[in-house]
Amino acid sequence: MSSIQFLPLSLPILLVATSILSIAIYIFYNLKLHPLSSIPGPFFARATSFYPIYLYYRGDFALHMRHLHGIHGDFVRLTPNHIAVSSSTSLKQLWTNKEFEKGDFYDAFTLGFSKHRDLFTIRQNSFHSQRKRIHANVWSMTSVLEMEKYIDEMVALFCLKMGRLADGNELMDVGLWTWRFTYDVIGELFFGKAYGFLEQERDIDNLMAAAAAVAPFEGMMGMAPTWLKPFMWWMLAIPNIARGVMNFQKVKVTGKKVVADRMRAVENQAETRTDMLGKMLNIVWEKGEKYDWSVQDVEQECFVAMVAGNDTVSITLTTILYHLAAHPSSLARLHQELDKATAEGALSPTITYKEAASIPYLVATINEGFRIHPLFGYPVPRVVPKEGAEICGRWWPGGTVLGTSCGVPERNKQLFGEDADSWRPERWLVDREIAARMWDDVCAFGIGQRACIGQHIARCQITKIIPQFLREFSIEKESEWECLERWFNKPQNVHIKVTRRDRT
Ligand code: HEM
Repeated sequence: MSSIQFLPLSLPILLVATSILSIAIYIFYNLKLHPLSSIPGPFFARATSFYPIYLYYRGDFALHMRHLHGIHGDFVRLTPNHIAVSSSTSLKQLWTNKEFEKGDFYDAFTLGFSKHRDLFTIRQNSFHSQRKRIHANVWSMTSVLEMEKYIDEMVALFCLKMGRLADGNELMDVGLWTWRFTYDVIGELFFGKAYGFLEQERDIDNLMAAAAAVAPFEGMMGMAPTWLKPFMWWMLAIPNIARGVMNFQKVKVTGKKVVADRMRAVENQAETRTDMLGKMLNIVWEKGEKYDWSVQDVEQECFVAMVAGNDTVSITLTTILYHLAAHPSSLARLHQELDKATAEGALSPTITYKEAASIPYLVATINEGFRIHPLFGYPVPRVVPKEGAEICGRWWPGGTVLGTSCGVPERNKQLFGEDADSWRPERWLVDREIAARMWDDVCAFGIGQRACIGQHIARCQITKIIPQFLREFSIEKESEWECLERWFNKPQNVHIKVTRRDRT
């Protein structure tokens, strides 16, 4: 009788007690018995797997990682099993050693168009190189320059719109306008035509809102501990995220239709565009069966380009324009070099990539833009192979997750000088070898096999639009920028004043 009364009362207490004890054992194990327990770090990071989520909410990964390395040294425990390594050598070792595969962070970004994953989310390096070989050629600079005219059209439209802002005395929302530009370029190259963001000056199909809603969900899902991920799908019930996902579904359907229309047009010999879409479809026709490369793979890579190729370029352009607007001496020097090159006939009315890439101060300015503001400061995970490995003079057991925050080596004072925290494009006007060594530490596009495959598309856009815009216009900073780093480190509400230049 007494045991029957005892049970219902004690069951909840027993459950609570067991939970508390399990959590205590888990924390004790992480702090004292875990093979990586000797690595320093904040208590919350050493004890639990939630520190990256906490940093996600803080929104300052790059800054915070610099702070943590300042306190704890080269190795910082970010979760019990994820170690941030600060040196640039580690960055190279992790990214170039084929034994180190991507961690489960990347699973959050899979799209599911094809039976194969896209390049960004494939985790096994051997399979990645097999898939990359199929279409790497179409992403080369030679191939991108065959499509330069499509980028030119968007640059011209962008400058036309800037003229409207200047004449109407309207401030330029830099993030918004560069976003419109990059989306339209992606439309031109991967979806047959510009979406019309620049032309219509509005958020077409709510794509911008959808991207803003979905990206943080993906980032947080990626950073969450592995065991928690299946429970995070509830986030899709949050109205803003749900709307974003639904909008993206519509965009997927439209994208698939564009690909189908293009195939029909080519079959009927009614299409002559040489763009990324056409180039990737050609591979399907020529050797799709041999390489297991299908129309679905093309749809998927085009969609990835839309996601990976937009915020990235827009953030970089915003960074460069903001810093030029905030540093009149840099802007004056750039104006001077552009005017001189134009007067000497080295820059055409529509500036080509090759012409722009030979203006040293422009190249220095772009490099400094990449350096001063990393795209993301989260130490993206690479997994130590099961037999273990040595990185930066230390042995790491198999399964350890290692990563280097790009925000750390980019501010290396030994390499970039005491003013590494300041904007100074002149630091790049040095001997080629030193500049190359410095560029290695910037790591804007990653290194090695898993480096950004879209980097030539990005470089081409950035290197063309900055001189074309600034040859005609001057810019002035209106207010200090703020950045919010929810996976991508996005400058917020950057407004600048645009005025026409008198070059006579
Ligand atoms: C300034 C602009 C850009 C920057 C700074 C940038 C940076 C990066 C970085 C750092 C990675 C490696 C990420 C990782 O391993 O976690 C990457 C990968 C990638 N990026 Fe970019 N990116 C830019 C523009 C673009 C553009 C324009 C496209 C496409 C049109 C693109 C497509 C990709 C793809 C497909 C990958 C995966 C490559 C692979 O694993 O083989 N990116 N990017």
